[in-house]
Amino acid sequence: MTGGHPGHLASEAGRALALVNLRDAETAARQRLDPVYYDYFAGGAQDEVTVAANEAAYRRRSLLPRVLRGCGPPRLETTLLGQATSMPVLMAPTAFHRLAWPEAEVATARAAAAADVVMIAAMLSTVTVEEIAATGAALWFQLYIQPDLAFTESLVRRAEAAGCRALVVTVDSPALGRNERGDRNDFHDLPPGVFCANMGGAGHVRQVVLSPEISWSHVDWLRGITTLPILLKGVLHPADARLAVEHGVDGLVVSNHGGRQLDTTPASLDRLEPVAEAVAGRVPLLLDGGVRRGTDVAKALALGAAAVAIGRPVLWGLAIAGEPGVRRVLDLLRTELANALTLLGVAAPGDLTREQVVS
Ligand SMILES: Cc1cc2nc3c(=O)[nH]c(=O)nc-3n(C[C@H](O)[C@H](O)[C@H](O)COP(=O)(O)O)c2cc1C
Ligand SMILES: CCCCC(=O)C(=O)O
Repeated sequence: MTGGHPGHLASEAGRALALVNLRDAETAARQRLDPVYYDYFAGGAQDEVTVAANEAAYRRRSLLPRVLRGCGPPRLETTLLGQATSMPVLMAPTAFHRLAWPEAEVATARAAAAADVVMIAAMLSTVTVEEIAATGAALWFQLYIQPDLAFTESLVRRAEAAGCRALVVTVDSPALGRNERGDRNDFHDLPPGVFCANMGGAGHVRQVVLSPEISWSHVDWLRGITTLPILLKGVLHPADARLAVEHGVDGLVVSNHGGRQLDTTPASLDRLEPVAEAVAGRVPLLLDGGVRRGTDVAKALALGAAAVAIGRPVLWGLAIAGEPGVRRVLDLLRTELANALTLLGVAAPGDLTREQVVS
């Protein structure tokens, strides 16, 4: 071998290439980030039981390969709610990317565009949805329904006008989860110059309201004002999944918010099958929480997810090297997923079957 290990390169590209897997990305990001922001990104609610459970659920399950099927290289392309994507992996919405990298969500979106994956742009982004959309990335827009419905509608109109192709309504947040790392670090406000860009206007930045008053009537209201597909993010109970379908929702994200809302909720992977049974194929299911490996993606797909989303790994890539860092995270997961499918003996994500996951 000649030349240095890419990790010896100081450049962003070198730092990105030095990552071997998504777990490395967290280690490297931790070394670069302000510890207070690292804690904000990494942390979860209270004892972080659910944060740990999300990853543990993947470790608990085993994959059962089929042999001699002559499948050839797997094809990862997927269509979700009419949206073509290069693989069944989306970027979960995460707030405040400027805490990780100066170009913030614009860098993340450029990586999404380069990798041809959907970015679910957070309502609490630190650049506007219009600036994110200007990158050309395929976007869905994450919404916390605000009690001020006129303001909520104005956000929906902006997301529509910017070209977002779906609304992802976060429903697991009638209040903010209790993040004790933030309490210890006294991290309760964004630093100067970082703000929720979509909440600005008329000379002031609005505070987001996570309201316990939000109900199914708000979903009905939203259904009535937009023709965009609506997904509910944060559904864990089969009865809520059934209600969602009855209320005209187009998809669900089975999620416990990466363990950041109600602590001791089950691992999201463990709720996939009950929710899939309730929904009975009527709407597609996405899953997020703890996806760190191609084998994790394969397990989620085999258990009924149409696709998964990743939250923290994108932030780690961003913190390490901006756009190339996020691209690297996506490339690594794509390579791992292709390798996993090949070893499982399937030609495409949709060919995975339930019995290929055993406990
Ligand atoms: C730093 C951070 C900020 C987040 N911000 C939001 C948000 O604004 N809206 C939302 O619906 N979910 C938010 N989430 C939750 C993610 O969308 C997703 O559910 C979770 O990160 C998935 O778990 P993972 O990080 O283990 O992949 C956030 C997660 C993190 C880690
Ligand atoms: C009001 C901040 C909400 C952002 C968020 O959803 C998270 O940090 O998990």
